[in-house]
Parts: sequence; C-alpha cells; structure tokens
Amino acid sequence: MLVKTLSDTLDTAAHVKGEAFESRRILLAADGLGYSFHDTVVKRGSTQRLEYKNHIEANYCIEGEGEVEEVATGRVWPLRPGTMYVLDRHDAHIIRATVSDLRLICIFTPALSGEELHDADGSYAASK
Ligand SMILES: CC(=O)NCC[C@H](N)C(=O)O
Repeated sequence: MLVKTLSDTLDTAAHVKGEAFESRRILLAADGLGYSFHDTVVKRGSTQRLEYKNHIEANYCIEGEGEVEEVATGRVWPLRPGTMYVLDRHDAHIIRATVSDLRLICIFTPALSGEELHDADGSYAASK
C-alpha cells in the first residue's frame, strides 16, 4: 500500500507554482500507477487558457467558485464543489476563478513526472 500526504508534497519539486495556480502533485509517474494525482489551487481573479495536447486531465472541484469555457464552442459551465470536468478530447479550455480561489483535485494520464510547466500552448510536454 502507498500512503502519502499533501504535506509530504509542499515545498518539494512536485509543488509547482505558476502565476495563476499552485499544483501540489501528490502521486507522480515514479509511483507507477499510470496517472498523477494533484491538489491544485487556482488563484482568485485568474484566467488561464490551457490545452493538454499530450494528456487527458480530469478535474474535480472541492472548494471555491469559478467557471470553465470550452474554446471550440464557447460553452461555459460554472465550477463549484462537486463539479467535475474532464478534458477527454484534449479540449482547449479557459479556466476562470471568478469569485474565489478554486481548489481542484486533478488526475493526469499519462502521469506527470512532477516538475512540468505549461508551454506557450498551455500544454505539458509528453510524458517520457
Ligand atoms: C485548472 C488549472 O489550473 N490547471 C493548471 C494546473 C494543473 N491542473 C496541474 O495540476 O498541473
């Protein structure tokens, strides 16, 4: 059995700090599960255009309020605790933390190694 805590991740290389978010990557490629598992905080007032060309990402909101827009259609969904969105087609999307910080539980497949940063397209490099 594998047991980890959020505090094991804080201030390690797997605690990635961007302008708009902090991603605390608790399970990584090295754990051998085929997915990575992150506890991510998206900062209030931020807007991010993202497009994970090399990964599928599932996001489950557990705190805060904001919205996600599907770029291809312009469709917008509110994000609140209990809402999940999955970028199952590598969908380009825009995340807005409109009202407060958003806290999202994120799963990436294939797993991230832990230190990935967004490139200019809003993607992470392909997993090795
Ligand atoms: C929604 C969001 O902020 N995504 C960027 C961070 C990503 N979820 C990650 O954990 O690396």
